[in-house]
Amino acid sequence: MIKVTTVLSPDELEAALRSIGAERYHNLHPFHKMLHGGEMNLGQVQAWALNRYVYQQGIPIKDYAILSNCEDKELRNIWRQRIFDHDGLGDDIGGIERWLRLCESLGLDRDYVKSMEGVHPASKHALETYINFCRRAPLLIGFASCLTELFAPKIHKERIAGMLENYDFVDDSMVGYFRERLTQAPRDVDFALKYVKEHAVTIPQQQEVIDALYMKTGVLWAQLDALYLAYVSPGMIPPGCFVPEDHQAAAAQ
Ligand SMILES: O=C(O)c1cc(C(=O)O)c2c(n1)C(=O)C(=O)c1cc(C(=O)O)[nH]c1-2
Repeated sequence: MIKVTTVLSPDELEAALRSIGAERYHNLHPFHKMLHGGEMNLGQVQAWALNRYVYQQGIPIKDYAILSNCEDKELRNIWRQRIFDHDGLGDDIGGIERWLRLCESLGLDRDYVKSMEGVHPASKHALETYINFCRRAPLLIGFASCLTELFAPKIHKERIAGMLENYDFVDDSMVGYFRERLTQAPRDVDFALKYVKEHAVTIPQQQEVIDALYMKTGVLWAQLDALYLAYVSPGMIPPGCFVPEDHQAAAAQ
């Protein structure tokens, strides 16, 4: 793990953050490699979409938590766009609705998805870790925790191409969520990275920024570990969680 021993220049700090992504971002997880490579069946893709809904619906809550630590009106006005991107505003239905439509297109019942009844406990715990971290962290560190988004456009491109090419049950309308993120994430991350590079100027601040990114890559990785154990191998689905066989009939209709 990176230990900051002398103050890093802004570009050195960025390089350190990027190196964490290169080593730990969840595009490297075997679950994603299978998902994008066409190695999953419908039930496994459903399990992923259902569980990932937990993260989606919690992102605005996390951003409100960050804003509750923000005393600067100008910064709040910039950051709140992220909330609108997910919750929707005016004509834009928002990312959460786009995700629900993806789940429905995969044959899942909207109300079942929204209830989050069938999700793996690890999905909920991972999200809670992220939200609670942002609730308590100083603003700079809360901002830094979103910086996994530096690496997200690459995974979204891989996912759009991989899922369209490899699954006959996925069509263009279903990858709308990821297409939107291709422009939203770089805009978000440009702002957050610039802010972090300007404001993390001491050794402790830089270390906390780096540790926030370690925390976040762990949050993302842990969710996929749980899904892998439940839905790939050895098939250890926790009691009460989504069982693909129970949902195939709806998908076939
Ligand atoms: O599909 C993905 O792999 C992925 C990863 C991440 C991420 O790196 O946290 C986000 C998203 N997608 C995403 O769609 C999204 O809106 C988002 C917001 C945030 C955040 O931390 O504020 N991360 C992510």
